[in-house]
Amino acid sequence: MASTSQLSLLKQKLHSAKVALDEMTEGNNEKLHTLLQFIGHLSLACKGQNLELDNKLAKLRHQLSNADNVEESLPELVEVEQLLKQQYNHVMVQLEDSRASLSRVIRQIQRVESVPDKVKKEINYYKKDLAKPFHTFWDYIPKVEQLVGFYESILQEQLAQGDKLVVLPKHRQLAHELAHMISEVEFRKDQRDQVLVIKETLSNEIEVDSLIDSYQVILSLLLDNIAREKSASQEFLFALNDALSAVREVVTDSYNNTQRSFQLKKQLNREINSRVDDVGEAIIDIDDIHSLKSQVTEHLASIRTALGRKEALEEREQTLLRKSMETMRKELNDLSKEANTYKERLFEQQKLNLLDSLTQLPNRAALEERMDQEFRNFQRQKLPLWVAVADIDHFKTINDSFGHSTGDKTLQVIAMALKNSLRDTEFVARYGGEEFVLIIPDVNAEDIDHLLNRVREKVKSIPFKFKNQRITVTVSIGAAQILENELINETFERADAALYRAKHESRDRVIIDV
Ligand SMILES: Nc1nc2c(ncn2[C@@H]2O[C@H](COP(=O)(O)OP(=O)(O)OP(=O)(O)O)[C@@H](O)[C@H]2O)c(=O)[nH]1
Repeated sequence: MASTSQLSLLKQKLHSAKVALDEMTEGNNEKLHTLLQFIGHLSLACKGQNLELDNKLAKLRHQLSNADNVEESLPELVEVEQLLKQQYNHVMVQLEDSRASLSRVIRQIQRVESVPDKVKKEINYYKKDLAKPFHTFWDYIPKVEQLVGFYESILQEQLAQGDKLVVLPKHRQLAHELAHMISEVEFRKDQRDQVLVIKETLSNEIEVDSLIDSYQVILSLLLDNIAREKSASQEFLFALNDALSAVREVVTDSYNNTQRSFQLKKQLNREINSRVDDVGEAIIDIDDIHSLKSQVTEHLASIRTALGRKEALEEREQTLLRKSMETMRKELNDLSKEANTYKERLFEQQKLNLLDSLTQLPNRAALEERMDQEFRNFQRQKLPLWVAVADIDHFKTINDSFGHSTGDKTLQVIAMALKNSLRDTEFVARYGGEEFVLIIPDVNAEDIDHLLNRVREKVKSIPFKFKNQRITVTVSIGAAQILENELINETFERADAALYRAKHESRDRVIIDV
Protein backbone atom coordinates (compact mmCIF):
# COMPACT_ATOMS: atom_id res chain seq x y z
CA MET A 1 0.00 0.00 0.00
CA ALA A 2 2.78 2.23 1.07
CA SER A 3 4.67 1.42 -2.03
CA THR A 4 1.51 1.98 -4.09
CA SER A 5 0.93 5.30 -2.48
CA GLN A 6 4.66 6.12 -2.79
CA LEU A 7 4.51 5.08 -6.39
CA SER A 8 1.41 7.15 -6.93
CA LEU A 9 3.17 10.11 -5.25
CA LEU A 10 6.21 9.57 -7.38
CA LYS A 11 3.99 9.38 -10.46
CA GLN A 12 2.31 12.57 -9.46
CA LYS A 13 5.68 14.27 -8.92
CA LEU A 14 6.90 12.97 -12.24
CA HIS A 15 3.80 14.29 -13.92
CA SER A 16 4.22 17.67 -12.28
CA ALA A 17 7.90 17.67 -13.28
CA LYS A 18 6.92 16.81 -16.87
CA VAL A 19 4.30 19.51 -16.95
CA ALA A 20 6.84 21.98 -15.57
CA LEU A 21 9.42 20.85 -18.17
CA ASP A 22 6.82 21.12 -20.93
CA GLU A 23 5.93 24.62 -19.75
CA MET A 24 9.61 25.59 -19.66
CA THR A 25 10.26 24.24 -23.18
CA GLU A 26 7.19 26.04 -24.41
CA GLY A 27 8.43 29.29 -22.78
CA ASN A 28 11.86 28.88 -24.37
CA ASN A 29 10.32 28.26 -27.76
CA GLU A 30 8.14 31.35 -27.39
CA LYS A 31 11.19 33.50 -26.49
CA LEU A 32 13.13 32.04 -29.40
CA HIS A 33 10.21 32.78 -31.67
CA THR A 34 9.99 36.40 -30.41
CA LEU A 35 13.75 36.80 -30.88
CA LEU A 36 13.46 35.40 -34.38
CA GLN A 37 10.67 37.84 -35.17
CA PHE A 38 12.74 40.70 -33.79
CA ILE A 39 15.78 39.70 -35.86
CA GLY A 40 13.51 39.44 -38.91
CA HIS A 41 12.26 43.04 -38.41
CA LEU A 42 15.79 44.22 -37.73
CA SER A 43 16.96 42.60 -41.00
CA LEU A 44 14.22 44.39 -42.87
CA ALA A 45 15.01 47.73 -41.22
CA CYS A 46 18.73 47.43 -41.93
CA LYS A 47 18.37 45.90 -45.38
CA GLY A 48 20.66 47.46 -47.97
CA GLN A 49 22.61 49.63 -45.54
CA ASN A 50 25.51 47.28 -45.01
CA LEU A 51 26.02 44.03 -46.91
CA GLU A 52 27.97 42.39 -44.08
CA LEU A 53 25.22 43.19 -41.59
CA ASP A 54 22.57 41.87 -43.99
CA ASN A 55 24.47 38.57 -44.32
CA LYS A 56 25.11 38.25 -40.58
CA LEU A 57 21.45 38.87 -39.78
CA ALA A 58 20.35 36.29 -42.39
CA LYS A 59 22.81 33.78 -40.91
CA LEU A 60 21.58 34.51 -37.37
CA ARG A 61 17.96 34.06 -38.42
CA HIS A 62 18.80 30.74 -40.00
CA GLN A 63 20.74 29.51 -36.95
CA LEU A 64 18.07 30.56 -34.50
CA SER A 65 15.33 28.83 -36.44
CA ASN A 66 17.31 25.54 -36.27
CA ALA A 67 18.79 25.92 -32.77
CA ASP A 68 17.31 24.49 -29.61
CA ASN A 69 18.34 27.38 -27.47
CA VAL A 70 19.58 30.93 -27.84
CA GLU A 71 22.95 30.24 -26.21
CA GLU A 72 24.12 28.43 -29.31
CA SER A 73 23.78 31.65 -31.34
CA LEU A 74 25.41 33.94 -28.81
CA PRO A 75 28.69 34.51 -30.78
CA GLU A 76 26.70 35.60 -33.87
CA LEU A 77 24.54 37.86 -31.71
CA VAL A 78 27.66 39.61 -30.36
CA GLU A 79 29.01 40.07 -33.89
CA VAL A 80 25.69 41.53 -35.07
CA GLU A 81 25.65 43.89 -32.09
CA GLN A 82 29.13 45.20 -33.01
CA LEU A 83 28.16 45.63 -36.64
CA LEU A 84 25.05 47.53 -35.57
CA LYS A 85 27.17 49.87 -33.43
CA GLN A 86 29.50 50.52 -36.37
CA GLN A 87 26.54 51.11 -38.64
CA TYR A 88 25.11 53.63 -36.18
CA ASN A 89 28.36 55.60 -36.15
CA HIS A 90 28.52 55.47 -39.94
CA VAL A 91 24.95 56.75 -40.24
CA MET A 92 25.67 59.64 -37.86
CA VAL A 93 28.67 60.70 -39.97
CA GLN A 94 26.53 60.46 -43.10
CA LEU A 95 23.79 62.57 -41.53
CA GLU A 96 26.30 65.24 -40.58
CA ASP A 97 27.64 65.31 -44.17
CA SER A 98 24.11 65.61 -45.50
CA ARG A 99 23.41 68.50 -43.12
CA ALA A 100 26.54 70.30 -44.38
CA SER A 101 25.54 69.84 -48.00
CA LEU A 102 22.00 71.09 -47.32
CA SER A 103 23.55 74.22 -45.74
CA ARG A 104 25.65 74.73 -48.86
CA VAL A 105 22.66 74.39 -51.17
CA ILE A 106 20.50 76.74 -49.15
CA ARG A 107 23.21 79.40 -49.19
CA GLN A 108 23.25 79.15 -52.99
CA ILE A 109 19.47 79.48 -53.16
CA GLN A 110 19.71 82.61 -51.02
CA ARG A 111 21.78 84.21 -53.77
CA VAL A 112 19.02 83.81 -56.37
CA GLU A 113 17.49 87.26 -56.94
CA SER A 114 14.11 86.17 -58.18
CA VAL A 115 13.14 84.28 -54.99
CA PRO A 116 9.72 85.57 -53.88
CA ASP A 117 9.81 87.43 -50.51
CA LYS A 118 7.64 84.86 -48.75
CA VAL A 119 10.00 82.06 -49.76
CA LYS A 120 12.99 84.18 -48.72
CA LYS A 121 11.61 84.28 -45.16
CA GLU A 122 11.00 80.54 -45.13
CA ILE A 123 14.54 79.98 -46.34
CA ASN A 124 15.87 82.03 -43.43
CA TYR A 125 13.95 79.91 -40.90
CA TYR A 126 15.10 76.77 -42.66
CA LYS A 127 18.72 77.91 -42.49
CA LYS A 128 18.44 78.54 -38.74
CA ASP A 129 16.84 75.10 -38.29
CA LEU A 130 19.73 73.48 -40.10
CA ALA A 131 22.05 74.56 -37.27
CA LYS A 132 20.65 71.72 -35.13
CA PRO A 133 22.20 68.26 -35.75
CA PHE A 134 20.20 65.39 -37.31
CA HIS A 135 19.72 62.26 -35.21
CA THR A 136 18.04 60.00 -37.70
CA PHE A 137 17.13 59.95 -41.36
CA TRP A 138 13.69 61.10 -40.26
CA ASP A 139 15.25 64.41 -39.34
CA TYR A 140 16.93 64.60 -42.74
CA ILE A 141 14.19 63.58 -45.15
CA PRO A 142 11.71 66.41 -44.31
CA LYS A 143 14.52 68.91 -44.79
CA VAL A 144 15.20 67.53 -48.25
CA GLU A 145 11.49 67.70 -49.02
CA GLN A 146 11.41 71.34 -47.89
CA LEU A 147 14.42 72.15 -50.07
CA VAL A 148 12.74 70.62 -53.09
CA GLY A 149 9.74 72.85 -52.25
CA PHE A 150 11.97 75.95 -52.40
CA TYR A 151 13.31 74.93 -55.78
CA GLU A 152 9.76 74.40 -56.97
CA SER A 153 8.65 77.88 -55.87
CA ILE A 154 11.64 79.49 -57.57
CA LEU A 155 11.04 77.53 -60.73
CA GLN A 156 7.37 78.48 -60.74
CA GLU A 157 8.28 82.14 -60.32
CA GLN A 158 10.72 81.94 -63.21
CA LEU A 159 8.25 80.08 -65.42
CA ALA A 160 5.64 82.72 -64.60
CA GLN A 161 8.10 85.35 -65.84
CA GLY A 162 8.47 83.43 -69.10
CA ASP A 163 11.81 83.99 -70.78
CA LYS A 164 12.27 87.34 -69.09
CA LEU A 165 15.71 87.99 -67.67
CA VAL A 166 15.97 89.33 -64.16
CA VAL A 167 16.48 93.11 -64.04
CA LEU A 168 19.53 93.87 -61.91
CA PRO A 169 20.63 97.25 -60.54
CA LYS A 170 23.26 97.44 -63.29
CA HIS A 171 20.47 97.18 -65.93
CA ARG A 172 18.62 100.07 -64.30
CA GLN A 173 21.86 102.03 -64.31
CA LEU A 174 22.32 101.30 -68.04
CA ALA A 175 18.72 102.39 -68.74
CA HIS A 176 19.36 105.61 -66.84
CA GLU A 177 22.59 106.29 -68.74
CA LEU A 178 20.94 105.63 -72.09
CA ALA A 179 18.04 107.97 -71.24
CA HIS A 180 20.59 110.63 -70.28
CA MET A 181 22.57 110.09 -73.48
CA ILE A 182 19.42 110.41 -75.57
CA SER A 183 18.73 113.79 -73.99
CA GLU A 184 22.24 114.96 -74.78
CA VAL A 185 22.40 113.78 -78.41
CA GLU A 186 20.42 115.53 -81.11
CA PHE A 187 18.41 113.41 -83.52
CA ARG A 188 16.84 114.29 -86.85
CA LYS A 189 13.20 115.44 -86.90
CA ASP A 190 12.02 112.18 -88.45
CA GLN A 191 13.77 110.20 -85.70
CA ARG A 192 12.40 112.15 -82.76
CA ASP A 193 9.12 110.24 -82.23
CA GLN A 194 11.02 106.97 -82.12
CA VAL A 195 13.51 108.44 -79.66
CA LEU A 196 10.71 109.73 -77.41
CA VAL A 197 9.10 106.27 -77.31
CA ILE A 198 12.44 104.77 -76.27
CA LYS A 199 12.87 107.41 -73.61
CA GLU A 200 9.46 106.57 -72.22
CA THR A 201 10.26 102.84 -72.21
CA LEU A 202 13.49 103.51 -70.36
CA SER A 203 11.83 105.55 -67.67
CA ASN A 204 9.11 102.97 -66.96
CA GLU A 205 9.74 99.59 -65.35
CA ILE A 206 12.51 98.45 -67.65
CA GLU A 207 12.94 94.85 -68.80
CA VAL A 208 16.26 93.47 -69.95
CA ASP A 209 14.88 92.67 -73.41
CA SER A 210 13.51 96.16 -73.97
CA LEU A 211 16.77 97.65 -72.68
CA ILE A 212 18.74 95.68 -75.26
CA ASP A 213 16.22 96.67 -77.98
CA SER A 214 16.52 100.33 -76.98
CA TYR A 215 20.31 100.22 -77.19
CA GLN A 216 20.09 98.56 -80.59
CA VAL A 217 17.61 101.12 -81.99
CA ILE A 218 19.58 104.11 -80.67
CA LEU A 219 22.79 102.69 -82.06
CA SER A 220 21.27 102.18 -85.50
CA LEU A 221 19.79 105.71 -85.49
CA LEU A 222 23.20 107.12 -84.62
CA LEU A 223 24.94 105.01 -87.24
CA ASP A 224 22.38 106.13 -89.80
CA ASN A 225 23.13 109.77 -88.94
CA ILE A 226 26.86 109.19 -89.19
CA ALA A 227 26.42 107.41 -92.53
CA ARG A 228 24.31 110.30 -93.87
CA GLU A 229 26.82 112.84 -92.68
CA LYS A 230 29.60 110.82 -94.25
CA SER A 231 27.84 110.47 -97.58
CA ALA A 232 26.98 114.19 -97.64
CA SER A 233 30.64 115.05 -97.06
CA GLN A 234 31.67 112.46 -99.59
CA GLU A 235 29.26 113.85 -102.21
CA PHE A 236 30.68 117.29 -101.67
CA LEU A 237 34.25 116.05 -101.87
CA PHE A 238 33.49 114.13 -105.08
CA ALA A 239 31.89 117.23 -106.60
CA LEU A 240 34.89 119.30 -105.53
CA ASN A 241 37.24 116.75 -107.00
CA ASP A 242 35.32 116.61 -110.33
CA ALA A 243 35.28 120.36 -110.57
CA LEU A 244 39.00 120.65 -109.86
CA SER A 245 39.87 117.98 -112.44
CA ALA A 246 37.71 119.69 -115.05
CA VAL A 247 39.31 123.05 -114.29
CA ARG A 248 42.79 121.51 -114.41
CA GLU A 249 42.03 119.93 -117.80
CA VAL A 250 40.76 123.21 -119.17
CA VAL A 251 43.79 125.08 -117.86
CA THR A 252 46.18 122.47 -119.33
CA ASP A 253 44.37 122.56 -122.71
CA SER A 254 44.37 126.28 -122.82
CA TYR A 255 48.06 126.39 -121.85
CA ASN A 256 48.89 123.92 -124.64
CA ASN A 257 46.80 125.92 -127.09
CA THR A 258 48.47 129.12 -126.01
CA GLN A 259 51.89 127.52 -126.51
CA ARG A 260 50.93 126.31 -129.97
CA SER A 261 49.46 129.69 -130.90
CA PHE A 262 52.55 131.42 -129.61
CA GLN A 263 54.76 129.30 -131.87
CA LEU A 264 52.46 129.86 -134.83
CA LYS A 265 52.31 133.58 -134.17
CA LYS A 266 56.09 133.74 -133.90
CA GLN A 267 56.35 131.96 -137.22
CA LEU A 268 53.77 134.28 -138.81
CA ASN A 269 55.53 137.34 -137.41
CA ARG A 270 58.79 136.07 -138.88
CA GLU A 271 57.00 135.48 -142.20
CA ILE A 272 55.46 138.96 -142.18
CA ASN A 273 58.81 140.56 -141.28
CA SER A 274 60.59 138.71 -144.02
CA ARG A 275 57.82 139.73 -146.46
CA VAL A 276 58.31 143.37 -145.45
CA ASP A 277 62.10 142.93 -145.86
CA ASP A 278 61.45 141.30 -149.25
CA VAL A 279 59.43 144.35 -150.33
CA GLY A 280 62.27 146.65 -149.29
CA GLU A 281 64.87 144.63 -151.14
CA ALA A 282 62.68 144.13 -154.21
CA ILE A 283 61.91 147.78 -154.70
CA ILE A 284 65.49 149.12 -154.26
CA ASP A 285 66.51 148.37 -157.84
CA ILE A 286 63.22 149.14 -159.55
CA ASP A 287 63.10 152.40 -161.48
CA ASP A 288 59.91 152.24 -163.26
CA ILE A 289 56.76 152.95 -161.47
CA HIS A 290 54.70 150.12 -163.02
CA SER A 291 57.09 147.41 -162.04
CA LEU A 292 57.34 148.99 -158.59
CA LYS A 293 53.57 149.05 -158.26
CA SER A 294 53.17 145.45 -159.31
CA GLN A 295 56.00 144.29 -156.96
CA VAL A 296 54.56 146.22 -154.02
CA THR A 297 51.05 144.94 -154.77
CA GLU A 298 52.32 141.39 -154.94
CA HIS A 299 54.23 141.67 -151.63
CA LEU A 300 51.42 143.47 -149.91
CA ALA A 301 49.04 140.66 -150.92
CA SER A 302 51.28 138.03 -149.34
CA ILE A 303 51.70 140.24 -146.25
CA ARG A 304 47.88 140.57 -146.07
CA THR A 305 47.54 136.82 -146.38
CA ALA A 306 49.99 136.29 -143.52
CA LEU A 307 48.19 138.94 -141.44
CA GLY A 308 44.85 137.23 -142.25
CA ARG A 309 46.24 133.92 -141.03
CA LYS A 310 47.50 135.64 -137.90
CA GLU A 311 44.09 137.19 -137.32
CA ALA A 312 42.34 133.84 -137.82
CA LEU A 313 44.74 132.28 -135.39
CA GLU A 314 44.03 134.95 -132.80
CA GLU A 315 40.32 134.52 -133.34
CA ARG A 316 40.57 130.76 -132.81
CA GLU A 317 42.61 131.47 -129.71
CA GLN A 318 39.88 133.78 -128.44
CA THR A 319 37.18 131.21 -129.14
CA LEU A 320 39.09 128.51 -127.29
CA LEU A 321 39.73 130.84 -124.40
CA ARG A 322 36.04 131.77 -124.24
CA LYS A 323 35.07 128.11 -124.27
CA SER A 324 37.55 127.31 -121.51
CA MET A 325 36.28 130.18 -119.48
CA GLU A 326 32.69 129.00 -119.94
CA THR A 327 33.55 125.45 -118.91
CA MET A 328 35.38 126.72 -115.87
CA ARG A 329 32.56 129.07 -114.96
CA LYS A 330 30.04 126.24 -115.23
CA GLU A 331 32.15 123.91 -113.08
CA LEU A 332 32.65 126.61 -110.50
CA ASN A 333 28.93 127.42 -110.47
CA ASP A 334 28.07 123.76 -109.88
CA LEU A 335 30.67 123.57 -107.17
CA SER A 336 29.43 126.66 -105.44
CA LYS A 337 25.86 125.27 -105.48
CA GLU A 338 27.14 122.02 -103.94
CA ALA A 339 29.10 123.97 -101.34
CA ASN A 340 26.00 125.98 -100.42
CA THR A 341 23.93 122.82 -99.91
CA TYR A 342 26.70 121.41 -97.77
CA LYS A 343 26.95 124.62 -95.78
CA GLU A 344 23.19 124.59 -95.19
CA ARG A 345 23.37 121.00 -93.97
CA LEU A 346 26.21 121.87 -91.65
CA PHE A 347 24.30 124.84 -90.37
CA GLU A 348 21.19 122.69 -89.81
CA GLN A 349 23.30 120.12 -88.02
CA GLN A 350 24.90 122.81 -85.89
CA LYS A 351 21.46 124.17 -85.03
CA LEU A 352 20.25 120.66 -84.21
CA ASN A 353 23.23 120.08 -81.98
CA LEU A 354 22.29 123.08 -79.93
CA LEU A 355 18.58 122.29 -79.54
CA ASP A 356 16.90 120.11 -76.92
CA SER A 357 14.92 117.55 -78.88
CA LEU A 358 11.93 117.39 -76.49
CA THR A 359 11.26 121.07 -75.84
CA GLN A 360 13.05 122.60 -78.83
CA LEU A 361 14.66 125.03 -76.43
CA PRO A 362 18.43 125.61 -76.60
CA ASN A 363 20.21 122.78 -74.82
CA ARG A 364 23.04 122.73 -72.35
CA ALA A 365 25.74 123.12 -75.02
CA ALA A 366 23.92 126.17 -76.37
CA LEU A 367 23.61 127.52 -72.83
CA GLU A 368 27.35 127.27 -72.31
CA GLU A 369 28.00 129.13 -75.56
CA ARG A 370 25.52 131.82 -74.58
CA MET A 371 26.96 132.14 -71.08
CA ASP A 372 30.44 132.67 -72.57
CA GLN A 373 29.10 135.28 -74.95
CA GLU A 374 27.12 137.12 -72.24
CA PHE A 375 30.13 136.96 -69.95
CA ARG A 376 32.31 138.63 -72.59
CA ASN A 377 29.63 141.32 -73.10
CA PHE A 378 29.51 141.86 -69.35
CA GLN A 379 33.27 142.28 -69.17
CA ARG A 380 33.13 144.87 -71.95
CA GLN A 381 30.01 146.81 -71.02
CA LYS A 382 29.62 146.13 -67.28
CA LEU A 383 25.82 146.10 -67.62
CA PRO A 384 23.83 144.01 -65.13
CA LEU A 385 23.63 140.30 -65.98
CA TRP A 386 21.42 137.74 -64.22
CA VAL A 387 21.46 133.96 -64.17
CA ALA A 388 18.26 132.25 -62.97
CA VAL A 389 17.60 128.55 -62.49
CA ALA A 390 13.95 127.41 -62.65
CA ASP A 391 12.85 123.94 -61.59
CA ILE A 392 9.36 122.44 -61.85
CA ASP A 393 7.94 121.57 -58.42
CA HIS A 394 7.04 117.97 -57.61
CA PHE A 395 7.48 116.98 -61.21
CA LYS A 396 8.02 113.35 -60.23
CA THR A 397 4.41 113.24 -58.99
CA ILE A 398 3.18 114.22 -62.48
CA ASN A 399 5.17 111.38 -64.01
CA ASP A 400 4.08 108.94 -61.34
CA SER A 401 0.40 109.89 -61.41
CA PHE A 402 -0.21 110.53 -65.10
CA GLY A 403 2.58 108.78 -66.95
CA HIS A 404 5.86 109.77 -68.48
CA SER A 405 4.42 111.05 -71.76
CA THR A 406 2.15 113.45 -69.84
CA GLY A 407 5.35 114.52 -68.04
CA ASP A 408 7.00 115.12 -71.41
CA LYS A 409 4.08 117.21 -72.68
CA THR A 410 4.12 119.23 -69.47
CA LEU A 411 7.80 119.96 -70.05
CA GLN A 412 7.07 121.09 -73.61
CA VAL A 413 4.28 123.44 -72.54
CA ILE A 414 6.28 124.95 -69.68
CA ALA A 415 9.30 125.38 -71.97
CA MET A 416 7.14 127.38 -74.39
CA ALA A 417 5.70 129.46 -71.55
CA LEU A 418 9.18 130.30 -70.30
CA LYS A 419 10.35 131.22 -73.77
CA ASN A 420 7.31 133.40 -74.43
CA SER A 421 7.65 135.25 -71.16
CA LEU A 422 11.12 136.53 -72.08
CA ARG A 423 12.31 139.27 -74.41
CA ASP A 424 14.44 138.54 -77.49
CA THR A 425 17.59 139.64 -75.73
CA GLU A 426 16.89 137.22 -72.90
CA PHE A 427 17.61 133.55 -73.14
CA VAL A 428 16.25 130.30 -71.75
CA ALA A 429 17.70 126.80 -72.12
CA ARG A 430 16.70 123.37 -70.86
CA TYR A 431 19.49 122.52 -68.51
CA GLY A 432 18.33 118.93 -68.08
CA GLY A 433 15.37 117.01 -66.62
CA GLU A 434 12.84 119.54 -65.29
CA GLU A 435 15.39 122.32 -64.83
CA PHE A 436 15.73 125.44 -67.01
CA VAL A 437 18.31 128.22 -66.99
CA LEU A 438 17.48 131.82 -67.85
CA ILE A 439 20.09 134.42 -68.83
CA ILE A 440 18.80 137.93 -68.38
CA PRO A 441 21.00 140.85 -69.35
CA ASP A 442 20.48 144.52 -68.70
CA VAL A 443 17.83 144.36 -65.93
CA ASN A 444 18.24 146.28 -62.69
CA ALA A 445 18.21 144.71 -59.24
CA GLU A 446 14.87 146.43 -58.48
CA ASP A 447 13.19 144.87 -61.51
CA ILE A 448 14.50 141.32 -61.49
CA ASP A 449 12.21 140.07 -58.73
CA HIS A 450 9.17 141.38 -60.58
CA LEU A 451 10.36 139.89 -63.88
CA LEU A 452 11.00 136.42 -62.44
CA ASN A 453 7.75 136.40 -60.46
CA ARG A 454 5.94 137.24 -63.67
CA VAL A 455 7.60 134.18 -65.26
CA ARG A 456 6.63 132.05 -62.24
CA GLU A 457 3.02 133.26 -62.37
CA LYS A 458 2.86 132.63 -66.09
CA VAL A 459 3.70 128.95 -65.55
CA LYS A 460 1.31 128.69 -62.63
CA SER A 461 -1.56 130.04 -64.73
CA ILE A 462 -1.25 127.35 -67.44
CA PRO A 463 -4.56 125.42 -67.30
CA PHE A 464 -3.22 121.86 -67.29
CA LYS A 465 -5.85 119.12 -67.41
CA PHE A 466 -4.69 115.54 -66.94
CA LYS A 467 -7.19 112.66 -66.93
CA ASN A 468 -9.99 115.22 -66.56
CA GLN A 469 -8.32 116.70 -63.51
CA ARG A 470 -7.33 120.37 -63.31
CA ILE A 471 -3.70 120.53 -62.23
CA THR A 472 -1.66 123.55 -61.28
CA VAL A 473 2.02 123.20 -61.99
CA THR A 474 4.42 125.58 -60.30
CA VAL A 475 8.10 126.37 -60.58
CA SER A 476 10.68 127.48 -58.03
CA ILE A 477 13.31 129.95 -59.21
CA GLY A 478 16.69 130.91 -57.79
CA ALA A 479 18.61 133.84 -59.30
CA ALA A 480 21.89 135.70 -58.90
CA GLN A 481 23.49 138.76 -60.48
CA ILE A 482 27.03 138.46 -61.75
CA LEU A 483 29.47 140.29 -59.51
CA GLU A 484 32.57 142.21 -60.44
CA ASN A 485 35.51 139.75 -60.67
CA GLU A 486 33.17 136.77 -60.62
CA LEU A 487 33.09 134.04 -63.26
CA ILE A 488 29.67 133.35 -64.74
CA ASN A 489 29.82 129.74 -63.55
CA GLU A 490 30.11 131.03 -60.00
CA THR A 491 27.00 133.16 -60.57
CA PHE A 492 25.24 130.02 -61.80
CA GLU A 493 26.29 128.19 -58.60
CA ARG A 494 24.80 130.98 -56.46
CA ALA A 495 21.57 130.93 -58.48
CA ASP A 496 21.37 127.16 -58.04
CA ALA A 497 21.89 127.49 -54.29
CA ALA A 498 19.09 130.09 -54.19
CA LEU A 499 16.84 127.62 -56.04
CA TYR A 500 17.67 125.05 -53.38
CA ARG A 501 16.51 127.51 -50.72
CA ALA A 502 13.31 128.24 -52.67
CA LYS A 503 12.58 124.50 -52.80
CA HIS A 504 13.06 124.19 -49.08
CA GLU A 505 11.03 127.26 -48.27
CA SER A 506 7.73 125.85 -49.60
CA ARG A 507 8.45 125.98 -53.39
CA ASP A 508 6.45 128.08 -55.96
CA ARG A 509 8.61 131.09 -55.19
CA VAL A 510 11.54 133.21 -56.39
CA ILE A 511 14.66 133.70 -54.28
CA ILE A 512 17.31 136.18 -55.37
CA ASP A 513 20.79 135.67 -53.99
CA VAL A 514 22.05 138.91 -52.50
N1 LIG B 1 8.56 112.95 -68.32
C1 LIG B 1 9.84 113.29 -68.12
N2 LIG B 1 10.32 113.23 -66.86
C2 LIG B 1 11.61 113.59 -66.67
C3 LIG B 1 12.44 114.00 -67.71
N3 LIG B 1 13.66 114.29 -67.18
C4 LIG B 1 13.57 114.07 -65.85
N4 LIG B 1 12.33 113.65 -65.52
C5 LIG B 1 11.79 113.28 -64.21
O1 LIG B 1 11.72 114.40 -63.38
C6 LIG B 1 11.64 113.94 -62.02
C7 LIG B 1 12.42 114.85 -61.13
O2 LIG B 1 12.16 114.42 -59.85
P1 LIG B 1 12.87 115.03 -58.58
O3 LIG B 1 14.28 115.41 -58.90
O4 LIG B 1 12.63 114.09 -57.46
O5 LIG B 1 12.15 116.39 -58.31
P2 LIG B 1 10.62 116.80 -58.19
O6 LIG B 1 9.68 115.65 -58.12
O7 LIG B 1 10.35 117.79 -59.27
O8 LIG B 1 10.59 117.47 -56.80
P3 LIG B 1 11.19 118.90 -56.38
O9 LIG B 1 12.17 119.34 -57.45
O10 LIG B 1 11.88 118.64 -55.09
O11 LIG B 1 10.04 119.81 -56.27
C8 LIG B 1 12.16 112.51 -62.03
O12 LIG B 1 11.11 111.63 -61.78
C9 LIG B 1 12.66 112.31 -63.46
O13 LIG B 1 12.45 110.99 -63.92
C10 LIG B 1 11.91 114.02 -69.03
O14 LIG B 1 12.58 114.35 -70.02
N5 LIG B 1 10.61 113.66 -69.18
